[in-house]
Amino acid sequence: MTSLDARLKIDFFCPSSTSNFCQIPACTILRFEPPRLPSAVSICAFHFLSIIPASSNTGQLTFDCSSTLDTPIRPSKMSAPTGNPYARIDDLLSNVRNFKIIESTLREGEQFANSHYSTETKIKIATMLDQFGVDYLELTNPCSSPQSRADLETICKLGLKAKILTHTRCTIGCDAGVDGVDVVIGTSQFLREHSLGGKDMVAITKQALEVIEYIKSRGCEVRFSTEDSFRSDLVDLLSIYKAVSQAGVDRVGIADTVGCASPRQVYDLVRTLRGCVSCDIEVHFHDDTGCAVANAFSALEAGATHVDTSVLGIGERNGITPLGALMARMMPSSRDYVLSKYNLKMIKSIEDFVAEEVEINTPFNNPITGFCAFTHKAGIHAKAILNSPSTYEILKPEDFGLTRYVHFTSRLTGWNVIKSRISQLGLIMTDDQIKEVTAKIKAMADIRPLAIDDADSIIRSFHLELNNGEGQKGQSEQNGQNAQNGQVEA
Ligand SMILES: CC(=O)SCCNC(=O)CCNC(=O)[C@H](O)C(C)(C)COP(=O)(O)OP(=O)(O)OC[C@H]1O[C@@H](n2cnc3c(N)ncnc32)[C@H](O)[C@@H]1OP(=O)(O)O
Ligand SMILES: O=C(O)CCC(=O)C(=O)O
Repeated sequence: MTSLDARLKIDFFCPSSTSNFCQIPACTILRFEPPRLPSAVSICAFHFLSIIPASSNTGQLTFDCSSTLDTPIRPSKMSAPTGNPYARIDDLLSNVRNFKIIESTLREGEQFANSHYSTETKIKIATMLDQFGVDYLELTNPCSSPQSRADLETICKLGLKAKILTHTRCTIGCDAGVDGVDVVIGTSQFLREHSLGGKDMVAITKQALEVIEYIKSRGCEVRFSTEDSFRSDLVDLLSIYKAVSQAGVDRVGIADTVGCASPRQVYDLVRTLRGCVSCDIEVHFHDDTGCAVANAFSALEAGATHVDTSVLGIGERNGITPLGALMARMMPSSRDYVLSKYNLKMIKSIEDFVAEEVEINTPFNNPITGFCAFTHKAGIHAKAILNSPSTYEILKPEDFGLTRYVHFTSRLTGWNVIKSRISQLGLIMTDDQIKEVTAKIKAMADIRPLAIDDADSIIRSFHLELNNGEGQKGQSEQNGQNAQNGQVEA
């Protein structure tokens, strides 16, 4: 529907008298009585679900389809980040510039196939992540084993700035001196049937409320999460979230336990939940379909407040939102916030430590720390990068204490980067001469891969010929010594 005036009134009937929610046909709601949300902009995401006012289970809603207008409504004070003209305009819900990290390398990460942390390793990881600036550290359930309990108690006593959480089933019991408890229970039919012995939502809600009351009575922060949220019934989800929110939880959690959610589904669910509870919203995304970082970002845009991460994403199966990759995603949209809170120069050392502990390699394409994350190769890229790094870089290596490299020894090289190398070597040639030697390097690179020394030899021999064997002029001693594999620092 595209008409500016398109309006539709529907009668609704909410089938369950205990529920404040019902599903309605696809449409965009712009207003209903009483208004639960502040503006038309913030309601645009409601495509298929409406919140029914608590006081009644029948009534009439007015749908106004003008939110399908070609021109979106934009709050006037907001502006896009300068780096990306297509960046989403902030709205009143978005927390991309105000979010917290719940770092779960010591919980979800311990569920990674290769993890077997010693106490010393846990202390080191906790300390590094604390220095990095994460807001919370989530540790394994102390009921898992005596050593798990002892390690949790040890870390609680370290006096770290980060709050210490543990992660438990929805049962009364363990807290072990923590600041908070992250409680989770399955709500999808799969888990209710095959993990929880056929429990229905009434029993699950009752159990959740008892556990929440107990944890609160111990003076701990409490978060309640629904496991497998994206395969759970929406009405069930919103009903239990509303109940636990009324019981006073500090956060509710949405968990994409099987990694099935897409960014748009995430936006819709978080956006909907944001309209139903007033407490913080935590999100936990598995990466089975490669969407974990995008889903975390989408959740923040929709109003989530806390994101679960682990170093390099380690966790069950192929893991969850990686801490470093999330930082990479947040930098273009929230640079000042990220720099003010997190010590980005530690990312590499934290990842290296964890990778070694769990015996994995950092993937070549890892954001920020992959071995070629800041290496530029093709001639067109190299020329532009040498003129201005922002031509082909949205992230600055120096923000992470890292270095940019420009590759110049392949058949894809160009005369501009060779010119730069010639200058680094302290040699002088005309542009025509540089183009000639570039052709020689390309010809040789067609035959075999060239190392830096090979390309430098071609340049130097050519220069010698030009100077009738007079010898190399003004050669710099320092240049090129640290270059490897055909790339040099730029
Ligand atoms: C999606 C996630 O990652 S959730 C977090 C997963 N983390 C862990 O599992 C922590 C490590 N786990 C452990 O050490 C053990 O599994 C323990 C200590 C938690 C439980 O061990 P056990 O009592 O031997 O039970 P087991 O692991 O075989 O089965 C899980 C039990 O918890 C129940 N359960 C599963 N999820 C929940 C839940 N969220 N809340 C309450 N009970 C649950 C199951 O129904 C089952 O109960 P049963 O003993 O009546 O069959
Ligand atoms: O507690 C949570 O929110 C997440 C639990 C978990 O690891 C998952 O559901 O995948």
